[in-house]
Amino acid sequence: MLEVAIAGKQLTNAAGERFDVLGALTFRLSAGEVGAVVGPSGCGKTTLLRIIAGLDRDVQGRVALPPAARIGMVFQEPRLLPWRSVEDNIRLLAPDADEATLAKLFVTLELSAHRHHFPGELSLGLARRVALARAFAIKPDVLILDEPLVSLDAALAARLRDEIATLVDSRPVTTLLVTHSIDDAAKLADRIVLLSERPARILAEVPISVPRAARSATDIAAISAEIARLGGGIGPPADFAAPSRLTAPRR
Ligand SMILES: Nc1ncnc2c1ncn2[C@@H]1O[C@H](COP(=O)(O)OP(=O)(O)OP(=O)(O)O)[C@@H](O)[C@H]1O
Repeated sequence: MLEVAIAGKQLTNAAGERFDVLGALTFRLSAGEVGAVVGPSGCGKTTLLRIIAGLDRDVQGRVALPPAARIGMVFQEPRLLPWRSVEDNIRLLAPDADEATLAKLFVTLELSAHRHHFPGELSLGLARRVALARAFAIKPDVLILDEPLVSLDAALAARLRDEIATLVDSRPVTTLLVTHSIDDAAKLADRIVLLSERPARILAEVPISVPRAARSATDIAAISAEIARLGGGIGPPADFAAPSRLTAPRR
């Protein structure tokens, strides 16, 4: 469904010097799979998402998506039109969405009371939800989420994480989310792609065998510890040395 085969990507800094932001990166997601790209701050995660979304084509390599795949993207900043209501922000991008679909999205994302509010009246958490509703309203084949839970307090992040899980389980959508939180990846993803420091390359690709809805706190702690171990110290202490029944590292 989504196949990424990047050989490298350079950017130019303010001094006009070219630098490598991505190294060689190859991974694929099957239809309906949720992938999480985890890596240290500044390693090139957003750059990778922009390439996958087709917003940056100056790259060596290729990204393959099904022809005419509809892509929904949620950026770190919600990017709503300030002069439009919540509902209009969504309808503008998804004019074909019927009332039942919108109403269901509003309920899942706890937005029903905010339909007629304007972006300036919303907290960051609510604005993120609107951006997510907008991306989902177009019935995307591929959903791309850049740090959907960053800068939210723990309780809000947990609620939004559950809502994202509900959404991606409600209809099949191949999803790629970027996060620097191993814990979020362990809770949401079917497959975790662990990146190195810049220039990003893949340190490990870890499919998770326990279905999202069936993961216990112990499972999540074990997955997180395994990822931390493979990442050489990113995230929580790596005290999980034995091979896991939960994960099957490919490299
Ligand atoms: N348009 C640009 N021009 C020059 N440098 C850039 C540009 N965009 C990003 N960079 C730099 O490239 C590197 C990778 O940026 P990117 O935003 O992809 O990383 P990231 O992993 O998403 O970071 P974070 O986790 O902090 O959001 C950073 O050092 C960043 O400063």
